[in-house]
Amino acid sequence: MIVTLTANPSLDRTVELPSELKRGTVMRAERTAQDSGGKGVNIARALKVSGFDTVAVLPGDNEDPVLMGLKEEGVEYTNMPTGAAIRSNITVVEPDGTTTKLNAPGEPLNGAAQQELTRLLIQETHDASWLVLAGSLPPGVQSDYYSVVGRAIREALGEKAPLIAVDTSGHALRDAVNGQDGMPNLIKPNSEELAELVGRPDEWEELEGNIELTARTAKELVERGIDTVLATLGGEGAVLVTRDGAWHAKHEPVQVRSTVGAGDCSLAGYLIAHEQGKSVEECLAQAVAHGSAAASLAGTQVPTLAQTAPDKVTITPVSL
Ligand SMILES: O=P(O)(O)OC[C@@]1(O)O[C@H](CO)[C@@H](O)[C@@H]1O
Repeated sequence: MIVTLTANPSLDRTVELPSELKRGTVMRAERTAQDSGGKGVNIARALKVSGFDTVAVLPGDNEDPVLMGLKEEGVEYTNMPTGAAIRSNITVVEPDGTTTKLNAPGEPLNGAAQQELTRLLIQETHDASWLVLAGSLPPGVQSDYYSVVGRAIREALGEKAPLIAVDTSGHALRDAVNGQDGMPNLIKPNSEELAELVGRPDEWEELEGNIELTARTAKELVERGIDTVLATLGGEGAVLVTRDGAWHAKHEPVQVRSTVGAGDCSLAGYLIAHEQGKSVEECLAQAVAHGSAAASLAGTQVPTLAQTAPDKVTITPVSL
């Protein structure tokens, strides 16, 4: 069973425009969609739609549209009522596929609320194989929150503690891997996040599309104690680095409709294959297959396992 924490969930509103976005004008949308979102929420949705046991832990009131959406999709969740509406994040999609995302900061969570979320997580992760800590942190939450949560879970559950995956960015990611409270087992950075994590933020453009350099950079993090680094590279696929080696995976080209949530689905794909006891190469192939399938769907839709094509993914070992 896989538990996800989304400290800052969102109602994802997608607006598809009939023509190029013209700033400063009123435009009429061709289509709109609304999905329950936030990175951990998307991962739980992707797991559930493929029949894997999951619980999404998140702040939000019972009647909030995000929770109603999860209920409709049959996704099990444990929510911490807040008395405030979950934020709305807007995605504007232009006909050529250009996607502009406007993310709100989210409702603040005070210290008591943060402690309550941690308590709920400890309660939910007793039988979990993985805990995924995902997305941005809302206002009022210290950037080391994921690190604090990870330590609390490991202290409370000891040997029964789940493996911990972290999928976030900026200071929250930096502090999750600073080592003081123990490392996550897996992280899923993009090129920019990877460059920031190794303290060379200006290198990110060099990393884009440079598979060997990406693998060598990810290896630095493995040497710091992270078991698995799954570096996602958009259309170029992903690089996976562990103590045992490094691999690159690339999917045959797909017609992209919305990349929102594609990274979350990549992580869900990896976890699905891991739950199935698959090899590291197969986990990577499923990650990339899931990410590509998600990108071919509109809005923040998640693919089923049957909609993914790991046989269309080419895996190549990378020598370090
Ligand atoms: O503001 P955050 O927490 O960094 O990201 C939130 C978000 O952009 O991430 C998901 C896609 O990965 C969306 O469902 C959601 O709107």
